[in-house]
Amino acid sequence: MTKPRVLISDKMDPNAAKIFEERGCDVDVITGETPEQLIARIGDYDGLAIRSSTKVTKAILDAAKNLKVIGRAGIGVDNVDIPAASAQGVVVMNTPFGNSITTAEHAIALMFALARQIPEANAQTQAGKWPKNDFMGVEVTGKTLGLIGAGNIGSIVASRALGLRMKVVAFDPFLSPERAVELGIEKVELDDLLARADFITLHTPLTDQTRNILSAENIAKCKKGVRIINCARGGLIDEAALKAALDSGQVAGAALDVFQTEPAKESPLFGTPNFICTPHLGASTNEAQVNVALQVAEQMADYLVNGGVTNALNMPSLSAEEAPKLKPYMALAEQLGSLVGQLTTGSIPRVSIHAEGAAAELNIKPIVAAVLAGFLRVQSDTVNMVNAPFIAKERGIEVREVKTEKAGDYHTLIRVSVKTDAGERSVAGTLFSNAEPRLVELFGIKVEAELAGHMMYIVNEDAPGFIGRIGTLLGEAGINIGTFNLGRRAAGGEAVLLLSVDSPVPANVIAAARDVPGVKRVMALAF
Ligand SMILES: NC(=O)C1=CN([C@@H]2O[C@H](COP(=O)(O)OP(=O)(O)OC[C@H]3O[C@@H](n4cnc5c(N)ncnc54)[C@H](O)[C@@H]3O)[C@@H](O)[C@H]2O)C=CC1
Ligand SMILES: O=C(O)C(=O)COP(=O)(O)O
Repeated sequence: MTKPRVLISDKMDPNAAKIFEERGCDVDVITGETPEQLIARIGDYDGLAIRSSTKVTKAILDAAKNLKVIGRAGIGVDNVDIPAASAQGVVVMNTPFGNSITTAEHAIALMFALARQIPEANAQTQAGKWPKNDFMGVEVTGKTLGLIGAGNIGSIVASRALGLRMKVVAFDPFLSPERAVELGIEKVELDDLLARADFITLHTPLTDQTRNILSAENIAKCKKGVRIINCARGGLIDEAALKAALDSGQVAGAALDVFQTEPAKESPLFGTPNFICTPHLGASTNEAQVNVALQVAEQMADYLVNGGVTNALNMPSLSAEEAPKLKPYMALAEQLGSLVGQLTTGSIPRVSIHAEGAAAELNIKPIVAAVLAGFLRVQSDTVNMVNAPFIAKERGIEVREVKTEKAGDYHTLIRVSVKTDAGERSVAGTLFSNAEPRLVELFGIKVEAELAGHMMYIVNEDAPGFIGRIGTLLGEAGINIGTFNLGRRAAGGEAVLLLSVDSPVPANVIAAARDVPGVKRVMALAF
């Protein structure tokens, strides 16, 4: 097997490259390239490891013909076009916890830097001014800290602020009241936070809802003399409004680690009194960089080498331990999805996936993704497990999952049912020896067939001599039959015949089979 190739395109701790190599990947570290250079190079790689400097645009993804996974050594993925990656079947993963303590500490450091004007005092002291009477600070003890966003980083900031004897109020629509109690903070509405906070610190992702959350209007609603810290994303604050509020004294100080446009080599805020900034250093400690580098490399190598999925933003998780166990199930699920996809026509408003017996104990999400991939690939060969759930959603297909732990006729079973204009149609399969996928039921008829390669599907009236006629027809066309699988509802009733053949069945042979007396339906299938 050729080794997966990984490109590290941003500055990353050397542990990342080491782990990739140890896990059987070839790795190149090429940082600081232009988008055009990356477009020219990316086609060679299966994995791309990044931080925030590489912007993974649709143009880069379009050129990334072999790419399977993008790994973000850090948290924010706003520099990756995730819809474009998903559409192309590329897994996007991040390391959601590796740098959170470090970033929370940076927010606290900036809060103190603002409270005591440390950067300016330092600069003037070193300039020989000894400005002892020019820097009157404020204590943080007893002050109110307003958290906008109380997720991983926000809650660490809260715990540190509580240790500093601050009162913490938080605006986060997704924060449960129980979690707020657990954190020892007060959950409030945004206007309440703006009116009460002495310090405001932002810890949300940049989304359509959070963009400009500190707008001119909201800054005006703040307590006069508020101090603002942003270690999350630049677009959360209206920078022009912040400049005006610093000039007017509405805001007593602001500390930004992140800017609307990065790298921020110029800004109207630069040089404003009581404004301090750092160049997106939130995650820049030895500890955090080792954490995220090790984690991203391990996660990406797991996916490229074993199929394990951890911390993906566009695919269900699948641990490296689960992956080998689930592998035959995913093959079965994909075959069953493909079979119903090939046998049904018209719009399908619903696909249901039922796991029964041993299958019900497994992580069903990857199985569902595999069914959908098989089902939708009939229409487009660019569908895979990553993009299939998104495509199903786009097409308005409702996806249902059901688990029944009690085993039926088989110790383990996956059933795929689709709602069609003609009613519900279902196929089911099991694993022989826990490893070999077998179809065991087709539209209510019991069969036992391996779904592989080229096949022919025939529905006919059960009658003597029929099988001989089909055999002769294929023989005369020079098509060799591999396996022959029969099933019927009742003697003399409707029967199905699934044949595996060594070569594709041409259209004229399909047409001739349709003319055989008793035949109701004939189709060529491929797996
Ligand atoms: N400066 C730096 O170097 C770093 C910056 N970051 C950034 O910090 C941010 C937060 O990271 P985490 O805490 O790990 O994320 P998280 O996902 O754990 O927490 C984000 C919180 O924001 C909340 N939220 C979402 N929409 C909201 C809204 N409209 N209003 C208020 N709250 C909302 C969520 O409910 C969640 O609790 C991210 O943008 C990340 O990119 C992260 C690491 C380093
Ligand atoms: O993890 C994040 O979201 C960060 O913003 C850290 O960015 P960086 O890896 O330092 O470019």
